[in-house]
Amino acid sequence: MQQPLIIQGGTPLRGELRVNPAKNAALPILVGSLLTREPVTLEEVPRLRDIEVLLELLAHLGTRYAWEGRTLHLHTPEITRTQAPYELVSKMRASFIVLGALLAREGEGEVSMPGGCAFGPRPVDLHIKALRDLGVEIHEESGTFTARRAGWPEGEVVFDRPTVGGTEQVMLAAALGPTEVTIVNAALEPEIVDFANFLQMLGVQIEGAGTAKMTIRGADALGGGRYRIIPDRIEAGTYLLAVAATRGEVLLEGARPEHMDALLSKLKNAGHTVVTGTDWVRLKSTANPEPFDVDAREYPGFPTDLQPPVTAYLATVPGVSLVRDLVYPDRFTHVGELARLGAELHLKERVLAVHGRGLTGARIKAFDIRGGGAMVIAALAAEGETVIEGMQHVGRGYEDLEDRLRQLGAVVYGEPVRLEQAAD
Ligand SMILES: CC(=O)N[C@H]1[C@@H](OP(=O)(O)OP(=O)(O)OC[C@H]2O[C@@H](n3ccc(=O)[nH]c3=O)[C@H](O)[C@@H]2O)O[C@H](CO)[C@@H](O)[C@@H]1O
Ligand SMILES: C=C(OP(=O)(O)O)C(=O)O
Repeated sequence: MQQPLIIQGGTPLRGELRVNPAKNAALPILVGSLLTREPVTLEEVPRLRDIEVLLELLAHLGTRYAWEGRTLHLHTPEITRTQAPYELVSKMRASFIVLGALLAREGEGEVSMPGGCAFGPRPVDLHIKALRDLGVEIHEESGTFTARRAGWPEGEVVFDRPTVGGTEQVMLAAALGPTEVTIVNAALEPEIVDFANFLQMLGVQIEGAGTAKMTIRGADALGGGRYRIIPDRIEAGTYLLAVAATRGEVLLEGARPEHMDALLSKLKNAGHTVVTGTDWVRLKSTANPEPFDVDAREYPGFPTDLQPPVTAYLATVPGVSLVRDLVYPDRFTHVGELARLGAELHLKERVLAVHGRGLTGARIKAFDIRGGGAMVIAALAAEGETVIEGMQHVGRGYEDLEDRLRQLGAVVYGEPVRLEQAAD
């Protein structure tokens, strides 16, 4: 059991912080390293539980890896197994995309239904339909998908809705071979563009990454190389919201403000001072921010992964704010817990009305990564002591959370989140 985190709230956060590399870009890039026999080196990889779990799965499939500080060396000269077992895949949703890489490199793969944050239904039907549209044969039995391709994936995939994981799955499946695959209604997230840049470094030809229509031309064999992952816009956004919730001030270094337009414009409109440079963001909070409404959507809309954190922030802002999540309409596991801190929240027909006010400390629980981010933000803003349980979820996505909060002047007690303790 992970030790709870204890936060003595009510202190404005102030200081400087360097943004970590993006978990959700690192995960597909790690899987992408399966496509090549050549060594791949990734710089500045976040030391997170999700990364460790994925490395365990890659090692099971034949990857040899070594850490050198935060640099990660990966090498898969041979794929030694094409089955991704339930024990490893069930811990994290992103692991499901190893199927695309196994299909590309070995022509077959067997992968269990994935796990991940449990905030409502998260089917994989779009992944399966897309691979079938490209000519892959897939059978499902007892929660396991067995896939095989006769020729190389070829043709067009039209997604009913943009899906980050589905787009990555197809990019992986299409990366090898003499054929061409076009994705229509592809996901536009910066993590997809970063993944495409990584695949291009290996030798895959990709056009249109970051637009709704992407074409992937496979290569006969891919090379290796050294790659640096983009900064984590979700981590950066969580810290900005924590600072704004405590009415503090921060300089985020190593950020990419152009990936954060939706959040930054909300914060500016609320009355906070936001100044940006090419690789930094400075936030100076106003003492009396205005409430605002949020509709979480696909990129470049407001990110669903910042919906729980922004809800926690809005709970500290007097007035009424309406929050909807159009990507995951049931992503509201944090609502009951925020109420324990005195927040007034009404959820009706998937619209959350947040009546902001001063919060007070209580015992609360994190149920998933970003719900945990929300708990931390609310606790930092609340007067008195808050005890947060379920910190193992938070360790999946926020590296060195306690130290980073302390760096900003937060009063935080409890053991650091230890990798080996964190689990779903
Ligand atoms: C590891 C990672 O990068 N996780 C992110 C990724 O998750 P993930 O890749 O799982 O999310 P998707 O973009 O696929 O999901 C978007 C929507 O499509 C639906 N859908 C998706 C696939 C499918 O086969 N069928 C289907 O119905 C989902 O239920 C959801 O409503 O993008 C989400 C949306 O930005 C983020 O919240 C997650 O943090
Ligand atoms: C939901 C997330 O991750 P996953 O898709 O792996 O559950 C997340 O990073 O917020």
